Amino acid sequence: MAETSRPAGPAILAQNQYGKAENRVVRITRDGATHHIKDLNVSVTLSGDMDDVHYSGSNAHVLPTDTTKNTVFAFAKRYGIESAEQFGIHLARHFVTSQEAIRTARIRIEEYAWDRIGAEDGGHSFVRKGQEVRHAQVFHDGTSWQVISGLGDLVVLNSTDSEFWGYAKDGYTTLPEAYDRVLATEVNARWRYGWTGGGDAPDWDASYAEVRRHLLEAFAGTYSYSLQQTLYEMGARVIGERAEVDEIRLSLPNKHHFLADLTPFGLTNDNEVYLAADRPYGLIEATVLREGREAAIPVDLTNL
Ligand SMILES: O=c1[nH]c(=O)c2[nH]c(=O)[nH]c2[nH]1
Repeated sequence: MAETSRPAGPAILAQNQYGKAENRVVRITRDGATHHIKDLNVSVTLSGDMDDVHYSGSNAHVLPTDTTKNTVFAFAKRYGIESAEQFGIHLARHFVTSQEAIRTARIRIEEYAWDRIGAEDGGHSFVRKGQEVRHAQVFHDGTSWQVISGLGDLVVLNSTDSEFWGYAKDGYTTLPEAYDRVLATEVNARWRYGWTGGGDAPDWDASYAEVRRHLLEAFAGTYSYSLQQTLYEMGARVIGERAEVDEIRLSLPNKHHFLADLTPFGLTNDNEVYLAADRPYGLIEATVLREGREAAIPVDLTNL
């Protein structure tokens, strides 16, 4: 690290990073009359030899955040957007290798999917999918890579095959035991690849599709005695079926469906009418790890 101009006094600059957050880039690829769309929200975070800018205001090492924004748009043209992960790898490599002062780059990407509206209109009309947001985070330090992919906002519901009973009780417990309840959640998942740069990188799009499928199938196929148990089954399915994934973290809000009390109206309610409560919600979170590997996905997924 270069000699710095730290002012006198007890204060020392600690962790610092900078970049341009939430670059909304839409790339249209025109294949004759059939167009393709990639819609990303890209955040760039850089760190390195940045003491001077904080201590003295010397900007000599600072690649402007405006430049990082421009790079995102220029790379969308120059290299296209094959997958969120591949785009993140291009960007991270560029920042770390082209600027001596920049030692690490973290590229976070959210991807929004679009469906075609018919085909008779020439393939240029789209409707945004109301489904999940895809996530990718690429971290590069000049030597190795860490890629974490994920999905959020994927709402799922089982209308049976869920029970919750036998739990600890104290003087404040009022929850009735449930032997046939609705189990609903919004899947927020992040999974980390074992790939750190050597050999062939995974096929990011195929891997995403398969992890998503296993998560949904495990949710649907698990006879559940708690959302915790369902969570573990979902994570374990991915670790068991996808060799390229070393770790998966799941954050599952329990979207409670309470049986509506219809007795004031002289009506029975045999598991038919529910009040879908939006808050408060139980929040069940855990990491499922491949045996022998170290956990590296942050506990709090909200900023990932
Ligand atoms: O699946 C559940 N897990 C809990 O920990 C819990 N707590 C609760 O009130 N309902 C539920 N449901």
